[in-house]
Amino acid sequence: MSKPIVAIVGRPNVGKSTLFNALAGERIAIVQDFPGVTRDRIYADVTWLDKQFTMIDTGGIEPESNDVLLSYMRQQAEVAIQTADVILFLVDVRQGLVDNDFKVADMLRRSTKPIVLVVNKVDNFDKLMPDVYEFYNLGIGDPHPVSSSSKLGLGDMLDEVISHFNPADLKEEEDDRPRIAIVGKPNVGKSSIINKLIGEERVIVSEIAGTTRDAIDTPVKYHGKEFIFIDTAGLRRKSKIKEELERFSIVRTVSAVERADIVVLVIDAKEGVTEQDAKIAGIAHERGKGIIIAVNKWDAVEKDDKTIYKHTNEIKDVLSFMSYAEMIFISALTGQRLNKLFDLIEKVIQNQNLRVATGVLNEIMAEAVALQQPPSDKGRRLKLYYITQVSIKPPTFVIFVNDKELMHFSYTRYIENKIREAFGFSGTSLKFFIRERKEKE
Ligand SMILES: Nc1nc2c(ncn2[C@@H]2O[C@H](COP(=O)(O)OP(=O)(O)OP(=O)(O)O)[C@@H](O)[C@H]2O)c(=O)[nH]1
Ligand SMILES: Nc1nc2c(ncn2[C@@H]2O[C@H](COP(=O)(O)OP(=O)(O)OP(=O)(O)O)[C@@H](O)[C@H]2O)c(=O)[nH]1
Repeated sequence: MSKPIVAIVGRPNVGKSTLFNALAGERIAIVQDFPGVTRDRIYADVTWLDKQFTMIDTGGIEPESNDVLLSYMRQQAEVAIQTADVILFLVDVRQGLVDNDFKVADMLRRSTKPIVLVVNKVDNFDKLMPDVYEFYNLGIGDPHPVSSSSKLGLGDMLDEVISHFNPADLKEEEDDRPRIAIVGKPNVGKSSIINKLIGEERVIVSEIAGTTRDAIDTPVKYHGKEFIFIDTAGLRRKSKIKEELERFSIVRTVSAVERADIVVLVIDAKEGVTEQDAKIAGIAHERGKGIIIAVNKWDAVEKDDKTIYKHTNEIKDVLSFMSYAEMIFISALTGQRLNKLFDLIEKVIQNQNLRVATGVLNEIMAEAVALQQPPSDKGRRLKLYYITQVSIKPPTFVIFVNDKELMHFSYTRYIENKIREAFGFSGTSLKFFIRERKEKE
């Protein structure tokens, strides 16, 4: 299911991080050893009333000069316009209206995205409201006063934000064509892959601008079936600052991954797998999307009979938190194995939608328990009563036990492995929820 995306835009020091943290709350890590995109606080899940959305903080650095600042602000706004459903433009009542605010407002106004103007640091509504009215001059609607540090006004602001979620956007979900996001570091060959897919099949329909977003989605037909490819390429040329570039590309990745069923993570065979690849992979993993690792530029690697194993092992090592991922070695240049990519996509889609009958699951669990005794602590042994699959995309299971504390991560892993031994589920993560049930008399 694709959730709406709300992007925060604003000058340095207006309080973006503070607002972000106030809304995001504390996040509990459910998966061990995986790389920390969330620790950077670039994105977070927010629930308000019955609505859920993904919030993205587009800003992060503090440019030294005003010139650099303005170009940074422009890029921030551009990325927000491209990726968000609603843009939250944050300004600072203490600094008042500044020239750059007008410039950013001009840019935002030209997009069709709804904009919520939020005036931060209004720590005292009675005293500071006259200063808030000044922001009407931006010409982008009513300013909403908040104090992020004292958590004032956030409810009214959130009401305004969710009022812009458009029911028509749900149309994207009715569209049953599989959506595939091609993600990866700059220069790994994302555009080349999409171009080759289009050229090879010669049935390009046309590049259609997404109706709900300005991102470009490309339909590609293979064996009579249509797939939608979501591109995240093309940021490199515009940014000079490394951390800025990385932040923006993560923002775009989050938005593409959110909208996708399957994520193809492209890795450059010449470079090998890197920390940044692991970060990007972590986003797809956390979102429970189907995952295919495509090692591109395979033509440019000198090979002997061990090369492919060496690469495979290296990748499995760095991306150990997603050992379930499918892997394929391709060349966008020669087209090698690109057809196979479609077969893999089909396979992963099937696995994401696979449902296992409760009876079968309980047989597997009983057998697993018989083979390896569950852990115990202080004389009390873990008992597993019952397992059932509650949903798909990703396949999600609930296990009922006598005592949650006793169900160690490693034993859940063990059960997961047994389920995978029986059903594969390659390319998709599996989620497990552990519930306690009173011990039977
Ligand atoms: N008085 C007051 N101060 C605030 C409020 N929100 C944030 N601040 C302060 O403003 C300063 C900047 O806040 P940040 O959240 O780091 O600002 P930012 O926009 O994320 O800044 P960058 O990371 O540089 O983009 C900090 O000293 C905060 O404590 C508020 O509601 N009231
Ligand atoms: N040898 C070889 N070169 C490739 C292959 N695929 C892409 N390249 C080259 O790698 C470079 C980057 O390719 P792009 O498709 O622009 O990469 P990208 O990931 O879209 O890059 P960004 O737009 O920066 O995100 C280009 O010079 C391509 O010609 C491949 O399979 N083999």
